[in-house]
Amino acid sequence: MNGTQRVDPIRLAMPSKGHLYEGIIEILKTAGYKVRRVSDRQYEATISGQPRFHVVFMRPTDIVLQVQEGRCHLGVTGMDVYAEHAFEAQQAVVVDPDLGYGGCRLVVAVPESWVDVGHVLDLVDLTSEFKSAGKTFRVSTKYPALVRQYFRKWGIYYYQLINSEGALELHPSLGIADVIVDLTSSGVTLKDNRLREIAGGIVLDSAACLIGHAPSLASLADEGETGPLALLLDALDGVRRSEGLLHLEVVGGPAEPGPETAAKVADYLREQGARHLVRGEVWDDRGLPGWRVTALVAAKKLTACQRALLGLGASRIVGLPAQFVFDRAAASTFDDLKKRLADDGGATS
Ligand SMILES: Nc1ncnc2c1ncn2[C@@H]1O[C@H](COP(=O)(O)OP(=O)(O)OP(=O)(O)O)[C@@H](O)[C@H]1O
Ligand SMILES: O=P(O)(O)OC[C@H]1O[C@H](OP(=O)(O)OP(=O)(O)O)[C@H](O)[C@@H]1O
Repeated sequence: MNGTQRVDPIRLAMPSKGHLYEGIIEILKTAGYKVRRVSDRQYEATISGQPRFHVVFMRPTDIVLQVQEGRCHLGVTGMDVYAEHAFEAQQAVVVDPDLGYGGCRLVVAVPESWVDVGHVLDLVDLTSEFKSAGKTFRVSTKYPALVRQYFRKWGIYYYQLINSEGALELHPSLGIADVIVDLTSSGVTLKDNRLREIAGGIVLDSAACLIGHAPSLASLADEGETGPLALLLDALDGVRRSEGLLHLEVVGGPAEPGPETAAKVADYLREQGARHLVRGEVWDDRGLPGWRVTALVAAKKLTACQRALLGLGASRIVGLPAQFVFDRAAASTFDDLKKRLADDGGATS
């Protein structure tokens, strides 16, 4: 495929279940892209009002491989999975490295009983000791490429990888491995299996990410700012920027000196971290003058602020959840992608 062929349908691959499933369905819905899936056994879906998009559900690893092959043009997967396969998937490029959910980290975990191993540098000595004693230091993981790269970085050379697909946390106690390199988020699974992370032991910080097939992205980018790729990425940017924010309206009546009170309210809101503050004069339905301040403010702050605002002279405070925030000064995922594609002829990541 070259950059001039129209991509139609646009195949968007998503995880069919697990940690990465619900988040993207929710984000797309908020962005105005409601995925219509008949059942959780149905591996294809449509998006309401978006006939060009065709959704397919797959395992996170397959998503990277199918985007690499160009059978899928866009894909949602974990950065951990993408990074593990990136060397064999050069046509699959990162469009958005962090969709704002699916956060976890790939870490080295050792048995709690290893009191002398607190830092990854301790493994340099330990692996050498194993070698001198004629023993093999075994590391269980689902991420062999990332682990090799990480151990090389720390100068750890004497170990054997045990590639495994699940329940790695059992491996040290069963004697299958000495340590594991696995995902964690809350840390509960490690703790419940008497394992612990070590300092310097983060191999990768991961989140759900959006990837795309570079030649298809180039073609979609050629459709411009009103094309389906730009509209999707702009909507995702707008949703992300609105997350946790309220559009706040604070109004006060004529009893208070308008401009001064509005200025005090705006100063107070700024101190509370509010952004995009705007203030002005308004008239109520009887034609009486008053003032109004609008702002974007963290939803979790409003309740704690409202008494102070009333104390400053506000007569009414309304907070509406923001669904989209677009801001001229903010970076645009579509513009950045277009630039990267132009800079390196599509071989971007
Ligand atoms: N504890 C976690 N918290 C948050 N995200 C996680 C967690 N564990 C895994 N993930 C993310 O979810 C992705 C998929 O993991 P999940 O366990 O949902 O599927 P899986 O069972 O590993 O997939 P597969 O079907 O390929 O075996 C991981 O690659 C990672 O990006
Ligand atoms: O730090 P925690 O919050 O306890 O999460 C860590 C666990 O989450 C993942 O497993 P998952 O639940 O996806 O099961 P899996 O073994 O089927 O991948 C990961 O492989 C860990 O086992």
